[in-house]
Amino acid sequence: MTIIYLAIGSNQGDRLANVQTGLAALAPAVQLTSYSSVYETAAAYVEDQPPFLNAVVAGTTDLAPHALLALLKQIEHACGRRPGLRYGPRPLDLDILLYGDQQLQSADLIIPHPRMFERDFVLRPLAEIAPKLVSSEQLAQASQGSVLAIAYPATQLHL
Ligand SMILES: Nc1ncnc2c1ncn2[C@@H]1O[C@H](COP(=O)(O)OP(=O)(O)OP(=O)(O)O)[C@@H](O)[C@H]1O
Ligand SMILES: Nc1nc2c(c(=O)[nH]1)N=C(CO)CN2
Repeated sequence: MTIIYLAIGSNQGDRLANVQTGLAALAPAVQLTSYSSVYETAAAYVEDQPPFLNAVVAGTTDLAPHALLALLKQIEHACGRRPGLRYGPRPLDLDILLYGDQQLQSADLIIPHPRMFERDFVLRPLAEIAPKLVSSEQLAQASQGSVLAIAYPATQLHL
C-alpha cells in the first residue's frame, strides 16, 4: 500500500461535476483519504482559455505507478477528454504528484511530477492537506496559474 498525491483539474463543461466524477472513478483501486478545497484558478501556460477548477487529493493504492497512470488516463477519457493542444482546455486532467517517496524517470511517467513546484494551482491545495510537503519558500516561488479563490469546500469532493 503506497500513499499517493494526485492533482485534478477541469476547465470544460460542468467543471465541478467532472472533478467529482473523476475522483469517484478512482475507487476501488485508489482509496482517497484527504481532499483539498476546490480552487478557481487562472489558466497557466496557455492563458487564452477558461479558468480551471483545481484540487489535490491524497490516497492509498496497491497499483504500481504505470498502472495508476493508465487508470488516470482511462478516467480522463471516460470524462470526455480527447487529444488536444498541450496545456490546452480539457474536461478533466489527473496527474500523479507523488507516489510514496519513489522517484521515477521513464518516457511516459516522471515522479515527482516535474512541474508541480512551479504551479500555484498545485502547491496551494497540496499545502492545505500536507503542509509538511510544501515550504513557504516553494509556495512563494510558484508562479504558474494564480489562485483566484476557493470555489468550493473540500466537502464537495466526498461523495
Ligand atoms: N507524474 C505524471 N502524471 C501524469 N502524467 C505524466 C506524469 N509524468 C509524465 N506524464 C505524462 O505526461 C503526458 C501528458 O499529460 P497531460 O496531457 O496531462 O499533460 P498536460 O496536462 O498538458 O501537461 P502537464 O503534464 O505539464 O500537466 C501523459 O500522457 C503522461 O504520459
Ligand atoms: N490554472 C491552471 N492552468 C492550467 C492547468 C490547470 O490545471 N490549472 N492545466 C493545464 C494543462 O496542463 C494548463 N494550465
